[in-house]
Amino acid sequence: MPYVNTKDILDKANKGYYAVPALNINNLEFLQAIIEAGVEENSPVIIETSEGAIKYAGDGDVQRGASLFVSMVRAFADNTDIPVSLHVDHGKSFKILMAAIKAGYSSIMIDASEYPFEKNIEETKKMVEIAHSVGVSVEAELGRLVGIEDNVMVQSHEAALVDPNEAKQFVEETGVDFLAPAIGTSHGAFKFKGEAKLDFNRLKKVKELTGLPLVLHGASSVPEEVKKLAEKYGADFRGAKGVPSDILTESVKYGINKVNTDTDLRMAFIASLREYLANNPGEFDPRKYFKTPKELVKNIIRERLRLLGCSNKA
Ligand SMILES: O=C(CO)COP(=O)(O)O
Ligand SMILES: O=C[C@H](O)COP(=O)(O)O
Ligand SMILES: [Zn+2]
Ligand SMILES: [Zn+2]
Repeated sequence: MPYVNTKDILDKANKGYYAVPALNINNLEFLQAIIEAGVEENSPVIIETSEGAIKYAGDGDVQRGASLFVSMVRAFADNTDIPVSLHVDHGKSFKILMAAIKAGYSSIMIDASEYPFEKNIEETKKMVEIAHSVGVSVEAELGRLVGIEDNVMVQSHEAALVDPNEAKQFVEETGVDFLAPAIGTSHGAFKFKGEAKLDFNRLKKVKELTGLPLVLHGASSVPEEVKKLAEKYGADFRGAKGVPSDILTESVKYGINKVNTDTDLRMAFIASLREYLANNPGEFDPRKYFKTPKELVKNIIRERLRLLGCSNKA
């Protein structure tokens, strides 16, 4: 199957009670790993690029960066039988979002979650109108992404999480296609100081009140074996902690359909690259030293596709 709208992938996941990972890329090797994993698992895949990735690909020229990603992803998608979509992750700049829409992205995220509720509605609604007019679907975020930390006061923590009644109003007023409710995750490798815990009661209420495909940001698991491999070859990832697999499967049960994953791929790549370089000090051909990192990234993605229930859902 070719390049599809992210909404097609996520509406199907919502009806089928499974989730699809949305995997961040910055370059060719991660894209190859995602497509290969998706083909081997016969699974749909969502590829996403942050604003930083778009700037990086275009060396500052965001229209060029966005067009380059669309061309790359389309070239791969056109040669596979699995549904593949391309999404802008955490879009905050109007210029970048417009560049992505013009370039042909399948969906965008407008992240106005740092603004007060009314302004988040206003900004999101504006982007929904523009994107929908050209068949591009839209994700938005409600609440702030902060991890549950031992030393964060309960009140300040709770204040950052999504309010389910606001979620209902937000969805009705903006016409957004997917919603990312903050339920206690955070980005990066250091998510929890104490026990990993998400607010499933809020998640269940948001699902009940909106019925939309829901998105879990900051969903990397920081697998122990990846952390150990990286540390064996010189990395310092002390204190790194992710969302355990059982919590991810539980979140899918309560309505998560898109699971954003970046950190796990980055950590797997660097762990394997460190190992390869340590064992092959004379090597300087990138096609050789990127081979095992790409394989490990692919394996991490395959595990995720199976865990989230989207294997054989292509
Ligand atoms: O949410 C993410 C991208 O939007 C990525 O989260 P991780 O840092 O947990 O991989
Ligand atoms: O949510 C953030 C993603 O992990 C991308 O991060 P980035 O801005 O470093 O590309
Ligand atoms: Zn955000
Ligand atoms: Zn995110």
